[in-house]
Amino acid sequence: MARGLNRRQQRITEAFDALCEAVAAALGAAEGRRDSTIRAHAEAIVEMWLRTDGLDAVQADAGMRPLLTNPALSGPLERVRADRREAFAGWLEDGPRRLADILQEAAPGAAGLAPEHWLARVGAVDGSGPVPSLWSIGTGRIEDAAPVDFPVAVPLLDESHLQVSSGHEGRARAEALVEGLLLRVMSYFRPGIVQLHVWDVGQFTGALPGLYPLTRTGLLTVHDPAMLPQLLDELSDRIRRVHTRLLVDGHPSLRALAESTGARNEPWIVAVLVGNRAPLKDDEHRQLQRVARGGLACGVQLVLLDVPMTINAPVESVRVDDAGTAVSSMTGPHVTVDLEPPLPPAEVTRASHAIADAYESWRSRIGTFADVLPRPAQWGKVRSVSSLHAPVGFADGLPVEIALADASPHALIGGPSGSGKTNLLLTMISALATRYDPDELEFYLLDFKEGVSFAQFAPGRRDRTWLPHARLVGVNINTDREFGLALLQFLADEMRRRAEAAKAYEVTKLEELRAADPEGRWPRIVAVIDEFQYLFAERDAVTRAATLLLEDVARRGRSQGIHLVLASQDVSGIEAFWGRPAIFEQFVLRIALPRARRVLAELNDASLDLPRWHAVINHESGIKHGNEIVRLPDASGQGASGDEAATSSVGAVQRVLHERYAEGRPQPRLFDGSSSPRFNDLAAGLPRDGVPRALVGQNIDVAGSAAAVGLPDAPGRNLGVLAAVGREAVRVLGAAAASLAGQYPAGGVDVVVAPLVAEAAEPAARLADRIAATGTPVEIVGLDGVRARVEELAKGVTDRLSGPAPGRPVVLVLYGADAADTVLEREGTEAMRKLMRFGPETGVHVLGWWRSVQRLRALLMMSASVDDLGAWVALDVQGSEVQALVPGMLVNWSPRPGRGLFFDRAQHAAPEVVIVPSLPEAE
Ligand SMILES: Nc1ncnc2c1ncn2[C@@H]1O[C@H](COP(=O)(O)OP(=O)(O)OP(=O)(O)O)[C@@H](O)[C@H]1O
Repeated sequence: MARGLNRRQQRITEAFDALCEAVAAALGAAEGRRDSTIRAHAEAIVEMWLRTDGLDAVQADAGMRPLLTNPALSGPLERVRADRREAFAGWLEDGPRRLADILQEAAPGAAGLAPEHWLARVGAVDGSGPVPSLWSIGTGRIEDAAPVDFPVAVPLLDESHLQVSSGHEGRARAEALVEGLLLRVMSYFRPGIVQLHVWDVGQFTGALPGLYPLTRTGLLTVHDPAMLPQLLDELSDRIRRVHTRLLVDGHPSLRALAESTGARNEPWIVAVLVGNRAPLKDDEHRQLQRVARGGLACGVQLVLLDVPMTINAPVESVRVDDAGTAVSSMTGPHVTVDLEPPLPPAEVTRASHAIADAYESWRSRIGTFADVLPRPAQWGKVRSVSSLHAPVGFADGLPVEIALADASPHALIGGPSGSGKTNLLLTMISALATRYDPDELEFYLLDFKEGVSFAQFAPGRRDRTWLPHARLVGVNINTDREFGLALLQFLADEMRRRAEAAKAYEVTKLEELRAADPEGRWPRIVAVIDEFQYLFAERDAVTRAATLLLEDVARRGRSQGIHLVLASQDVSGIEAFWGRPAIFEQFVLRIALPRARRVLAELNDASLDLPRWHAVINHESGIKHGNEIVRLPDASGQGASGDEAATSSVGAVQRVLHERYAEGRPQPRLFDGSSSPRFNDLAAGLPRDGVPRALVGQNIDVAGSAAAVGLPDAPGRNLGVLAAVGREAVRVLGAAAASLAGQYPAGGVDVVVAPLVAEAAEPAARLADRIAATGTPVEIVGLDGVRARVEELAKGVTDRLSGPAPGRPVVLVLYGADAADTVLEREGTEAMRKLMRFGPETGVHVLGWWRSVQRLRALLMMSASVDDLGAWVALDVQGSEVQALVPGMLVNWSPRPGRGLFFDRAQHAAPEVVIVPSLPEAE
């Protein structure tokens, strides 16, 4: 039994053993298959990664990199590499060559060449370019591809910001990359065209020590680690200033502006921010983002090194790995960039010194008058649609512009006598006139002081040329404040005319009017008034009227393209005097010459320590942060010679402009307060409308029109000249009689000339000769015959009054009429009164000079009245005396040489100042 059991047991055991073996065999086989499946799966996954992420990405990823050296994965790796080789092979054939060609063109000179070609040589390219669009950083290669490399470059300046990041080991290479790039930029352009700012979070001394020599001249500013907000403020200010001052014509960027004007005067600012891979504080981050967004259009370029942030503006990135190679956004992940070897530190320092030295000598070179003018090909090329701008001085060797635009429509210039104010005005006029043609810009130039600085812009005896942009030149205005008033009135009228024209096109501004009426001529107007404080010198009607007009023009001129430039030795006191600070507020552009007071804002005393021939230009109503300190060139052209002399002075510029534009354009009107207007010119300007007129002088207006009294056959049409002394009285009376007689046909009027005082004998005789020469009979009557002649004329008037119509015209010219009092007696005086009262309506007019208002007043009573003298001109008599002739009207008049107060009931609401003409016989 037991034996039988054992055998069975043994069989069972054997059977199980066999089973176990079979199971073991089966399991062994399964395990083998699983291993190979896992291997295949792993290979497939890796191949998928390699194909999805790319070999380079895997290579760059520290976690993945071991895969590439795992022999078990050589299969997929080899397959991917083979495919990649094949894919790149086509590109490698001509891709690198094409890149090299592009770079050669886009990165000229120091932007692209190897350092030995430019290091320590100073660049000469100015802001007008050519501006490289790419800057070399190294060579690229494609891993495992054929050993072909190609140049790699990044865009900078106007194009794109640059963000460089590095690992711990790669930081030194990253800094060397930034240093090399900056040195390329600094070596390409003329020193001063690019300015650097460096801020390093970690060190006081900042990164990029090789560039330190540049700090000596301000080309490089190193910012304290704690002062990032200040740097960002500075950059933001700059962006704002570019927008409000330069990009006012609708140009989107400085680059676009430079393309249209052919010049770029604003330097590029490159701000290098060196971080420690930690994010910036929130507010700094936000402000930096704003700078990044607005910067490129305004020439502000950011280079960020290990400052992590997203930038909402064009930006290229370079990531430097620990091995010192890099990947750039320009070339993508498949290209490994071998960065240029760091420049030898000693060479960098030497180059920086060379640049700083060159900059120093450039800066100390005096910006000449010729340097504020555009290049010859650019003369007259700029349009004034929405603004005017032109440089007037230099800061650090670069021209600094003033802008008359929406944001800064008017300018206030201050500087004590001798500080160069006139010189600055002449420079400004020349710089503007050479940029804009006379259809784009017109000048109205007034000089209140005794100088004749603007006289050169009108044709003179020696120089017949004139400035084609000038419509009016007023010099020696001194006491003729009315002329300033007349200019303001003219501007106000022109402003209204423009507003009406705009309204007809359903627009409101000059800029829109020009677009709506492209054929129309709508130049911007610049009215310059030098020593304008004289206009407000007294508390009188002129000041009151001028204040109102100035306020109107200052406020509304902006939209009608009318700009005021007011200059003064001393503006202090004016503001208080006006009691209207709002007027000053419109004068956003302030220019203060050395020691100028109150031109800038109250706490801004920058003008006090200005050196000679410098100015503070401020487009921010004079507040401190708007200060720009410039050096002013000398507009007199002294010391210039050769080619330069052609454009080295205002006079030389005017001759070129005259030759170019004068033909077919009217000359500017010259108002010279120190000279008398010519009788013949004035008489020729009298209207010919059948009404006989007696010329008494020239109105103080922009047109320089003739002042005359109409003498139709109507009551009261007599003229009185009131003057104690005869010198000017005979000129007014002579002009009146000669012009009046000249308007009748020869022999068509009887003229009776009565010189009743000795000093009048000669002028009366000359007047008689002059009139007689035109064929008109003239009778001369002396003191002895005057009574009889007056009575005879009075009798004639009585006869005419009963007749059907006025008779033959008669003009009685009395020199020293009051002298007749002694001889007229009662009858004669009555006859005289009759002549005055009833003569005019019958064609008999009296033109008389009375030496005393009292005597005249005594004549105009009883059977005559003051109304019988319809018009008078008062010369050397006080307003209070004349008052008697116009009861109820306040006459404000202090006599001044060569001027008269003219009142004609028929045309004036109040008396007006006229200029006494020269003697007709003197011409
Ligand atoms: N930027 C300059 N460089 C060299 N010389 C200058 C400069 N500006 C002015 N001058 C000279 O200084 C003198 C005075 O200049 P300017 O007549 O312009 O001064 P001003 O302030 O208008 O004086 P004033 O009101 O007394 O006429 C002139 O001889 C002028 O040539």
